[in-house]
Amino acid sequence: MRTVRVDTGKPYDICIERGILDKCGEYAKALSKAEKVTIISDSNVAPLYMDRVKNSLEKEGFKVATHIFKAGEEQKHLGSIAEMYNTLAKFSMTRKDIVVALGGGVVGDMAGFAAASYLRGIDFIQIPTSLLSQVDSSVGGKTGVDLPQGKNLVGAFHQPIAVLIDPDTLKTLTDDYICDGMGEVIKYGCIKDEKLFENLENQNALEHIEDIIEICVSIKRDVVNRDEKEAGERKLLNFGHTLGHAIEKIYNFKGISHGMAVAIGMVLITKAGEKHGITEKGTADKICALCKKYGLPTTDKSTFEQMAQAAKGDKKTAGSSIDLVLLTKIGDSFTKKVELANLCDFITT
Ligand SMILES: NC(=O)c1ccc[n+]([C@@H]2O[C@H](COP(=O)([O-])OP(=O)(O)OC[C@H]3O[C@@H](n4cnc5c(N)ncnc54)[C@H](O)[C@@H]3O)[C@@H](O)[C@H]2O)c1
Ligand SMILES: O=C(O)C(=O)C[C@@H](O)[C@H](O)[C@H](O)COP(=O)(O)O
Ligand SMILES: [Zn+2]
Repeated sequence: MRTVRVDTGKPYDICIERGILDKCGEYAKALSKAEKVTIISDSNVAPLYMDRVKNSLEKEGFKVATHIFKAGEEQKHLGSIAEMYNTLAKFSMTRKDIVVALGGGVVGDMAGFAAASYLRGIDFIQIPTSLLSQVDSSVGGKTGVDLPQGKNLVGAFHQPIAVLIDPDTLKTLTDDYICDGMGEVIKYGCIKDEKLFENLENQNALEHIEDIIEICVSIKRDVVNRDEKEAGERKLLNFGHTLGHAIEKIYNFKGISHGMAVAIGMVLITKAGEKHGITEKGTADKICALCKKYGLPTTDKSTFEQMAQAAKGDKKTAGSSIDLVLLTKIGDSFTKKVELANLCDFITT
């Protein structure tokens, strides 16, 4: 078993172990005085893993309810949260009870937000089952939903009490979503870890996925420990996301997945960085080649005008400027303020 400790205001462990799904009851018992647990999952993950998680919790004496919603980013909205509140209230969940998020990033972000807001905040455990959620979204406490106006525009910082990662669940994930998760893995190499980037180039990451998961969550842990609420350094985790989220919005959150959009966003913003003499020449080509190696797209038909317009509502906008995340070279990232009026020119290559 590998353990990564997160030292936020409320510290917790990220535990990585094959088969940990069947021990989640023991973890919950050790961490909480809850009597009731509501497991929130989606329509793809629940048939695969709900029974194992429920049995493990019941074995430890918890009363368990389940809430299953239709899988997909299109469901990541406030209407789905209202349905979760309904389940939590009907089951008379109290402040000492807990939510378990069993699924990918959509489940984790929404179940986390329901837990952050129900009764003004109850505890929750993340059991991430997609690659993207195991390397990124289950850690750090960002929870929330999309609005038609933009990605993740409503939410709360609410740290889980534990993150239980079972890499065996990746055996049932489709190849497309394995590729998708690699978008965030490549991001970690780009912003903080040149060695990780080179390993991804020279080896097949999927052959040593537990190492990759541990490296990514450790990088994220270090950043979140220093800047839990994204006052500064945490913005670097948004590399590729300003344009990626803009593209997701242009598509109305359908037909393009998060990791794919981030891959395109990383390539485009790095090309812009090179155009402005900020980023070492050849960096965008390296990112492009790596994204292609892991089956990710690197271009989109959206115009720079459309992307700039959609990006203006990003949470990194303050007043008349936006903080863009750029690279000087692979492994070295920083933020740069750009006037919204100049955003389209800045990103156009
Ligand atoms: N909170 C954060 O810090 C953070 C970080 C990165 C991304 N995100 C968010 O995460 C979401 C993307 O996460 P995602 O890619 O996991 O999406 P997702 O939750 O939609 O999962 C992708 C697909 O895989 C299925 N699935 C998940 N695990 C499976 C398994 N083990 N076997 C079979 N199918 C499985 C899901 O049902 C879904 O169809 C986006 O909404 C993004 O904004 C949040
Ligand atoms: O945890 C963070 O901080 C991140 O930025 C991780 C991102 O991969 C993730 O997609 C996050 O949800 C984006 O944050 P947002 O604040 O731009 O919604
Ligand atoms: Zn992301």
